[in-house]
Amino acid sequence: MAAPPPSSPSPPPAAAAAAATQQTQPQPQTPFYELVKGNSGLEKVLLRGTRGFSAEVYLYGAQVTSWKNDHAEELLFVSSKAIFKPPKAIRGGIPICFPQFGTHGNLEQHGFARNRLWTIDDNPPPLPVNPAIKSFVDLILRPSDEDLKIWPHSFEFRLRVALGPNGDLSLTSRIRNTNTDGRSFSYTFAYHTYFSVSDISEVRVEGLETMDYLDNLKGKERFTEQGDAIVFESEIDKVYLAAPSKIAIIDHEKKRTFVLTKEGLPDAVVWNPWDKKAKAMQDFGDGEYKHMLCVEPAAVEKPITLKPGEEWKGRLALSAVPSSYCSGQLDPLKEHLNALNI
Ligand SMILES: O=P(O)(O)OC[C@H]1O[C@H](O)[C@H](O)[C@@H](O)[C@@H]1O
Repeated sequence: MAAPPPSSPSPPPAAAAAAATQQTQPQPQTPFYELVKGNSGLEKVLLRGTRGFSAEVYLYGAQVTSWKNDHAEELLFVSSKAIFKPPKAIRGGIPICFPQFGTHGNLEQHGFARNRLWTIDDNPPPLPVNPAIKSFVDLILRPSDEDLKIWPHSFEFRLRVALGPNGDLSLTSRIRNTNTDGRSFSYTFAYHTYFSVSDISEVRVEGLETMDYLDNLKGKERFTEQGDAIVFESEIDKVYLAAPSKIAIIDHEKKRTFVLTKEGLPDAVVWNPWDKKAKAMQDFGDGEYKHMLCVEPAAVEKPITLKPGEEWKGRLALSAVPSSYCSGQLDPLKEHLNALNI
């Protein structure tokens, strides 16, 4: 498909046809995206916003692998050693952990959604959206016969990835139990977000102080965090429980703050492998731990249970703002976020 100019993106043919018939109908919005070949020939969706904002989503894993601001700076971390070859999950961006987070169950680590091929859903059920959002894509995953052998539940997992007018990125997951045998199912979940940071030792996370957490490095034992913002000087792998809906990641060197807003996801995982684990990972550069931090909105401690016909929604919204807006104070930030309408 020909690349449209950034200021006037073209809808794909199916969406263009739909647009023609929708002129008199208020719903749904026409999604604007472009489908191109990415690494190893895997297909990816390009989202282009105003002023050069952009994002990319691989159909493999429905994984966001790029989110750029209006200076074309990459805001997410993807390893230079990432392997774009199924069944390996892509190291970086925003992998989706479903139906299991980590080792909290009998499935492979982080479940299978991140290493399945998703498809574009051109006709998703309506989802209320900010009318200013012009660039988004809907993806869907249904279990294959093979998946049903390892996790015997029928489901529809719809993911909308949207790029807002101010460059904010949102991911909305809708998971529906489509079992026809009357059975409920339970799952754990995470948006395993890898942020790009200038230097991990200059980064501080606000919003998780005084929270209880399970420490994955200490057999998932429960502890309570101190009163100070989280800083990093060694490996960390913690699941913060009942974390607030807004968390700020402050990168002093870049003078940039990422604001993460979560809905439907009570927990937040914080992970950095540090030097030893970095070296042990085949798809991660030895020194790359210095330039990334995972803060992952999640539902880990209490699995989500859906009865047949029930749907769950879990949303993540990300924005990157100059640090002067919010360093040390999450409340004024709220006003700024309201202004951004996220
Ligand atoms: O290597 P992966 O399967 O992608 O997992 C990477 C990391 O993900 C999460 O943050 C977990 O809490 C960690 O224990 C795990 O090491």
